[in-house]
Amino acid sequence: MTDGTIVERASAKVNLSLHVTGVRPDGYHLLDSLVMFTSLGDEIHVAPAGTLSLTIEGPFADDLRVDDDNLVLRAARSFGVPDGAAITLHKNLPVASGIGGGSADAAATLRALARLWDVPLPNAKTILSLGADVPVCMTTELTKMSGIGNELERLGPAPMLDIVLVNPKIGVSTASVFNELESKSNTPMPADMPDPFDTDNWVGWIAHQRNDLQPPALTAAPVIADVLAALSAQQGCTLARMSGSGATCFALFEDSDAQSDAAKALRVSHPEWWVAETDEAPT
Ligand SMILES: C[C@](O)(CO)[C@H](O)COP(=O)(O)OP(=O)(O)OC[C@H]1O[C@@H](n2ccc(N)nc2=O)[C@H](O)[C@@H]1O
Ligand SMILES: Nc1ncnc2c1ncn2[C@@H]1O[C@H](COP(=O)(O)OP(=O)(O)OP(=O)(O)O)[C@@H](O)[C@H]1O
Repeated sequence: MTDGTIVERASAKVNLSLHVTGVRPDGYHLLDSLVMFTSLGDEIHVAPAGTLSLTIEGPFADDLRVDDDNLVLRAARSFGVPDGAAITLHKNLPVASGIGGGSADAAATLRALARLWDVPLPNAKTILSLGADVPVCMTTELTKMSGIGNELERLGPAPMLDIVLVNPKIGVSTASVFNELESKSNTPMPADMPDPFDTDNWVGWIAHQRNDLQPPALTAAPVIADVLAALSAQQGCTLARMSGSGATCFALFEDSDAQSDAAKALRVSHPEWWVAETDEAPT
């Protein structure tokens, strides 16, 4: 932009699988997760200014306050250099919904301010301190994520996928869902993954994986079962699963016609839900 404004996309994160394989003495859980990003997301705009400020706009702006805990301001302060910027967050993603909106906002803020201020990104430890999902959100590549979210194997661009996201407009607390998980030590994903560009095989492989947080999230918010049933019942749905700690669920479709028919049908049958059609984010 000519006025010096820098724009960074904060793509929604989808945990295609999420295996919880252990728990650390500090209570953080060890994960084995295949993560992708969608072209749908929030947007961060940063413009030169004398002081740091944040304005929130967009469909979910009313669900967030501009306070010191906002992940965008925490990310800005994490550079440690007192500098100014007028930041605008366009909040298109539901809040506390398992698709990493806050984490993606923090990551996009870091990228945008590093460009605006012409400074390096904060170090890996600082990025992780903003949230376990912030490191993975630093790029939009398909990623195998392990550790507590800090060990990342970047796998390149995600294959082309026709996705529908549904959130029943219920926020779920990540900490409580982890706390309610019965078994903390579950099997990891198999080491060998088929070629992601062999889509049929790949989707079949993902269908054999799990989201271990789905059962405790279903207990906390039983409506998630209705979302999964409604998605699975759509023609051409090849996989329906919850993302992250919920409550957003994703479904993959055979083609874009099936995807758009499903989204239309769900908007009619459940006008109270948030329903979004999307695909893989560009890298
Ligand atoms: C469930 C996932 O969305 C999967 O991608 C993430 O692991 C959650 O990442 P996040 O929302 O950035 O999580 P944080 O804000 O760091 O942590 C929120 C709470 O979730 C729990 N938490 C989070 C990550 C992790 N590996 N183990 C945990 O037990 C902790 O109780 C923590 O207090
Ligand atoms: N910019 C922000 N956007 C969204 N949530 C924020 C933001 N700043 C702070 N938060 C707080 O962070 C918490 C988690 O929000 P977020 O939308 O990232 O959840 P999530 O999608 O469940 O994340 P994850 O999938 O990483 O667990 C909420 O309680 C919210 O109030």
